[in-house]
Amino acid sequence: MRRYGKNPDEDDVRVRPGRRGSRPRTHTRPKHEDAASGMVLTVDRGRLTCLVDGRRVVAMKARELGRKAAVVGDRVALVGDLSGEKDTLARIVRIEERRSVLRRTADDDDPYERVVVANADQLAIVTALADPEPRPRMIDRCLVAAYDGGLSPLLVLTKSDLASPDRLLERYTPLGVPYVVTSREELYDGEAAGRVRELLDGKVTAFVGHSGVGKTTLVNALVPEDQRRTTGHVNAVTGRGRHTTTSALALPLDGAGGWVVDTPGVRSFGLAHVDPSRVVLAFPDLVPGTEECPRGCTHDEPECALDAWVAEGHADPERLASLRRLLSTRERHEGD
Ligand SMILES: Nc1nc2c(ncn2[C@@H]2O[C@H](COP(=O)(O)OP(=O)(O)OP(=O)(O)O)[C@@H](O)[C@H]2O)c(=O)[nH]1
Ligand SMILES: [Zn+2]
Repeated sequence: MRRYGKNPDEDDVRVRPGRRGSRPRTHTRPKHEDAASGMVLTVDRGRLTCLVDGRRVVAMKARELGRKAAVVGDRVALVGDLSGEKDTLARIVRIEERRSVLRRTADDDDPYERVVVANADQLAIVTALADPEPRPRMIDRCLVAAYDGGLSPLLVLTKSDLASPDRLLERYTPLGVPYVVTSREELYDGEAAGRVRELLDGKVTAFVGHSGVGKTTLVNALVPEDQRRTTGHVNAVTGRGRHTTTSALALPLDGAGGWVVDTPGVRSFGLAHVDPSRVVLAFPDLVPGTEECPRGCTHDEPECALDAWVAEGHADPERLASLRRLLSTRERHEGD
């Protein structure tokens, strides 16, 4: 399995129950064989709400985990009070290896890439067909972040009552990205919600989208009534949301197994550290053509072997063009 941590050795604070006496037991590295497993649902000022055996348990990270942060979607091991009762606090003693990571650059003046969601299977890229206008470069950047982090992308095109999806779909057909077209009315009457749910069933899906694309309307149609967020929470005076929480929030899918992870405030992805070889993996038809590439090929340089290979007829030139377009979005432009 691929690991996604920056420093894989440090990721794993687990102490295996090895041979007796083979490892000294210290109070900083207890064994925690009896720890329960849970999934992080949300994080708020150092308090992590975790799902443990169907209960919501509030926990703090144990000091022994050091600087490593647990994020929404992380599978964790917990000890202490796991009753989930008011004012109780459990301790997270281990963060399990991640299957996928959705990273973003926190702010323009923050050079560090942060993991927003761990272990999501899919990234739902929510785009309005109009109001606001779709931004294909932004979609492309989301696709790269998904491919790089090990998530399968999914396009959710909202507001179909305002414009046709045809032009946008033309651009994404060569990529083979699954998509679903929705409108508020169809979400309200349950028809579109059913279609979306089919694509989410049994999976953990992170949702990203610009303000105003209808992400809240969509998410609310998918989760149980008591879990809904209110729409239109932007303060008319300051233009800022009342709740400036930036933590992602995992919500159970209504009527299906699976999770929706809402990511408020995540509008862009830092792609500076994207590994082109991971992005190419999303194009299995092109992978054999990279065999003759120079080491460390970015696949959008003159020495790249893909041009000659595709020219020989081994793959569809449109696919190579799509790969190149995605890779070029690593350069940040104004408005991204
Ligand atoms: N015409 C039309 N309007 C929609 C549709 N879906 C949502 N809207 C409207 O678009 C506006 C934004 O919808 P929200 O669901 O709040 O969008 P959001 O992406 O969560 O935006 P923020 O709350 O700003 O983050 C609201 O006025 C919705 O009623 C749709 O399918 N068609
Ligand atoms: Zn190459």
